[in-house]
Amino acid sequence: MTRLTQSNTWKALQTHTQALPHMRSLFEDDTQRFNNMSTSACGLFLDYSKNRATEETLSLLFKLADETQLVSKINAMFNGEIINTTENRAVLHTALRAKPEQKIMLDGVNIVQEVQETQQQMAKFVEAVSSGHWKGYTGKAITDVVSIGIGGSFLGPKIVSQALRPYWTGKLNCHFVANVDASSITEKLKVLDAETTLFVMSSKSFGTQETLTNTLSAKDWFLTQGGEQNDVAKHFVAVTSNVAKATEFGIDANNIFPMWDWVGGRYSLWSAIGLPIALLIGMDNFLDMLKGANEMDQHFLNAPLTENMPVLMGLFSLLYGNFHGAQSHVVLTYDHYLRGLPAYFQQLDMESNGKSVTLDGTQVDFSTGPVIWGGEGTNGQHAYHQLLHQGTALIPADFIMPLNSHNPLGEHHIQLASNCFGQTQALMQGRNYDEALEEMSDSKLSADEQVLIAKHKVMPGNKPSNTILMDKLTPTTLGSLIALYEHRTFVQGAIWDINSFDQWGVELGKNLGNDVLDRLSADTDATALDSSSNGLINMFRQGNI
Ligand SMILES: O=P(O)(O)OC[C@H]1O[C@H](O)[C@H](O)[C@@H](O)[C@@H]1O
Repeated sequence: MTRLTQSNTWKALQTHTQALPHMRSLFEDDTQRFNNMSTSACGLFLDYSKNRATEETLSLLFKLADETQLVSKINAMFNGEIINTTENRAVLHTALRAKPEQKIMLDGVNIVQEVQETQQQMAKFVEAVSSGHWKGYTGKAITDVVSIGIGGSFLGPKIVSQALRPYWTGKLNCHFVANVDASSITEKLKVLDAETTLFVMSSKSFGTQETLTNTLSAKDWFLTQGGEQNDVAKHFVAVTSNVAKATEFGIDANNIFPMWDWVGGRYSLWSAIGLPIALLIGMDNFLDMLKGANEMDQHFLNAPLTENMPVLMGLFSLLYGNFHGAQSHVVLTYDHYLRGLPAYFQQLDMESNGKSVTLDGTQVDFSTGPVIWGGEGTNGQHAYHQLLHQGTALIPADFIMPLNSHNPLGEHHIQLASNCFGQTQALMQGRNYDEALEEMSDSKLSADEQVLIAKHKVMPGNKPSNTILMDKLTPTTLGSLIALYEHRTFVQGAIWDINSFDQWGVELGKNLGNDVLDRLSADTDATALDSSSNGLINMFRQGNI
C-alpha cells in the first residue's frame, strides 16, 4: 500500500465525498458560488463553481497537496533538479520560455543563454525563408514547408499552427507528416513542387523510425524531382538534440537547430521543435506565445495554492479519479481553431500520467491518469454529449471558449456561447423526474405513457465541469492555456508521486516493433514468438489472407 492512501486526509476525502449534496443545492444555498469559485490569471478566467466541492472539499484537497509537498516539488522542477529520475534528467521546458535575463544553471551552463541563441538562429531562419532570401535549388523562394516528426515532435507544432491560423503571415503554407504509412507522405507530396518545398525534420532523438523513414522518402522524392545531392542543404533542415546523428544522416551542420535532453518530447513545442509554428506565424508571434506560457509559469510558481489555476484544476481531476471513480476526462473546445487541443492534451496527460508505480517503485493502489478525450463544440453535442448527460460513467468536462471570435459573423458566436454555457448548466442541474413529468403535462400522451417517457428523460445532473474563458484566442492566451494544462498534469503526478516525465511503455512498443520488422523481412517464416504474433507475421509475408 502507498502512504498516500493510508493518510488521514485521503481517508477523510473518501468519507467526505460520499456525503456531498447535489450541486444544484450547493448553488441554491450560495448565490455567490460563481464569485466565490472562480479566478483569473494570465488572460484566462476559470469558473470552477460547477464542481462537486464545498469549502471543506477544497481545504482537504489543499491539505493533501501540502502533505505531498506539492510546492517543493514545483520548485524542484523549476530549479532543474533531476525529477525525471528514471532517465536521470532535469525537466526544464519552463526554461524555454524564461525571460532572457533569467539565469538557470544546469551542469555549470546557463541554459537560458543557449535557449536565447537558438531562438536567434530560428529568427534568422524564419526571416530568410519568409522574405524569400532563402532560395530553393532553382533560385525560387520557398512556398511550402513539410514538417516531418511524430509524437511530441508533431502534435504541438500541428495543433498550435492550426489554433493560430488567424496569425499566419500568409507567406508560407505548412503540411505535417507523422505516420509511417506511405499514404500520408505520398498524398502530401502529390501537390508539392520540389523547387519551392522545404522539409523540417523534427526528432529529439533522431532515432524514431517513422521520422527517419519519412525523411528518407522525402529526400528520394526531392532527388527524383530534379534536385541534386548538393542541393539537399537548401531543402532539408533538422531540429534535434542529437546533432551528431543528424550530421551523420546528411543534414548540413548549419541547418540543425538544437534542443536538449531536459525537454520532454510532449513539452517541446516551445523549443526549436516549434520552428514550423514560427515559420507560419512569424517569430514575434512565436515569442508572444512563449510570453503567455511564462506568465502561467510565474503564476504556478508564485500564486497561493488556493488561487492557483493549474493546482485547482489538477486537484479537481484527482478528486474525480480517486474519489468518484471517474476514468476519463473530456476537453470541449468551443472554438473551431482549438479543435485539435483535446488531442494535444491527450498526449500530454496520458503519456505523462499513464503510470502504475510511484517513484520508489511501489505499485499504486489508486487510479492515476484518466483517459483524456474530446473535440470541438458544438459538434460533440450532436454525438457523444448524450453519454455525458445520461450515461453511467462520470466524465468531468472542461469547456474552453474565447469571448470574442476571430470571425464575428451574424449570430454565430452568440449561438456558440449559448450552447457552451447551456451544456455546463444541463450537466450540473440535470432534470429530475418531477420536472420531466411536468414538461409533458400538456402532451397528448396517456398518464402511463407520460410516466414511462419521464423516466427516460431524467438526467441525474451533478456532472462536474470547469469553464475556461479568454478575451480572444491570441498567441499569448494560447501559450498560457497550454502551460496551464502542462502544470495541471504536473500537479496530479506530484501528488501521486509518480514520474510524469518518462514513457517506458512507449519504448517497449518501439523495441518490439523493431524486432517484428526483422522477422517480417527474414528469409524464413516466424516460429519463435507466440502463435498469434507468428501467424500475423507469416500472413503479412504471404501477402494475402
Ligand atoms: O522526437 P523524437 O525523438 O523523434 O520522438 C518522438 C516521440 O517518440 C515517442 O513516441 C515518445 O513517446 C514521444 O514522447 C516522442 O515525442
